[in-house]
Amino acid sequence: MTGTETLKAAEPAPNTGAVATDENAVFSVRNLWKVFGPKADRIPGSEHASLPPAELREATGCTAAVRDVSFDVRKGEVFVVMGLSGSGKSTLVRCLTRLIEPTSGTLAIDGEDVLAMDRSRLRELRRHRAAMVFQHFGLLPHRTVLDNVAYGLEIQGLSKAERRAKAAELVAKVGLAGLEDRRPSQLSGGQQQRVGLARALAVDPSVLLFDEPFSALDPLIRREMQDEVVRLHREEGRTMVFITHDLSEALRLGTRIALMRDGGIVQLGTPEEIVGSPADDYVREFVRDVPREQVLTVATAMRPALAGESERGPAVRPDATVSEAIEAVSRSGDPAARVMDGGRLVGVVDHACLLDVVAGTSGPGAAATPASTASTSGATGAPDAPDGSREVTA
Ligand SMILES: Nc1ncnc2c1ncn2[C@@H]1O[C@H](COP(=O)(O)OP(=O)(O)OP(=O)(O)O)[C@@H](O)[C@H]1O
Repeated sequence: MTGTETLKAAEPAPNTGAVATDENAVFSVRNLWKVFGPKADRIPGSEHASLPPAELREATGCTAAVRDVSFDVRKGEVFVVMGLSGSGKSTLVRCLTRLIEPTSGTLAIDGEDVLAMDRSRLRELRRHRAAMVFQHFGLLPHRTVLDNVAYGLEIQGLSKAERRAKAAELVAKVGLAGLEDRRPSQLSGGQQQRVGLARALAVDPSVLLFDEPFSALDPLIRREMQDEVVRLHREEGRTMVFITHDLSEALRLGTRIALMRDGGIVQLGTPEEIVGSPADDYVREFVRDVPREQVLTVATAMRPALAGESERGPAVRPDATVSEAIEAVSRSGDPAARVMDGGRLVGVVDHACLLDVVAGTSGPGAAATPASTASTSGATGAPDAPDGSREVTA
């Protein structure tokens, strides 16, 4: 890399206080850095900024846990931050509410500059606007389930009766009705996590932040909790930021996924973009074992319909997965499925189209068209995700 490129990539945006944001963004993050170590604030923009982690540590004694990261979390999406251990996920998400103080860059929530907030505004941000659900549930051991959930409401000035009524509603919402009077020690790990979730929901935050909340749970319970998050998201459309190092969890939950490596975002895109169009060899290797047919949709696999093909075959929606279309074609015995968008025929998926996806011989993964990467689309580049329901309509 030339010196000019180094500087260009590393130069932090000046923090002017006025933060330019997309109006659909809950969080807007631009050129964010978090450097740990001596004289950390000298690293962004310096000649050391683009050094690989080991060399940076050697030269300066510093670790760039978050490295020039830019993105928006859009209203109503589940924004997953994924990466291996040490890639910077927790640091990045803690920077969003300044539980960790960023070294440089800009950061806004609903257009308000987070870096300019004073202590009381920050407290308000963490309590009401961006509630965090942790891996270690942080429940109060001597309080009942109901009181743990009501706890977040105490500071809101509601009467005791109002708090208990609202808490009971939330306990039921996360599937714990009947367990209101238990103490945390009398609950399983999954149940405790549900209490943590209900408590975070109690303050009706504009965004829920999850820090690897399910990694301590056994696989079955973990799956159940993921379903719970999907259900809550579908019912409430609440914005969520979700940290995980588990790719299958990221693919199940994410509207979009930011894949981190060494503090930077190597790709930001929908699950389909990440799996179908990996931005580089690192991402390709990361998603190598993902069953493509479970992630790619028929919209990317279809071809134009030929004469006569509009009459026969099961109908599938453009956002049905290839795997759902395979099942529909296989059940019907027809040679192809019709891809119908609101009653209109938009294409056809035949055996060859479907097998090509499974084999990885066509579709976006086979074409050399990298999806949006952090440098080009951190903020706005990736197209909107499908609507998420992915149902086969016939
Ligand atoms: N307080 C700290 N002081 C120095 N270095 C730190 C500190 N906190 C984190 N780091 C370093 O920053 C990098 C990113 O750490 P971070 O915890 O954000 O990663 P992560 O992706 O969340 O990892 P994990 O999945 O293991 O929790 C790591 O190299 C870590 O050692």
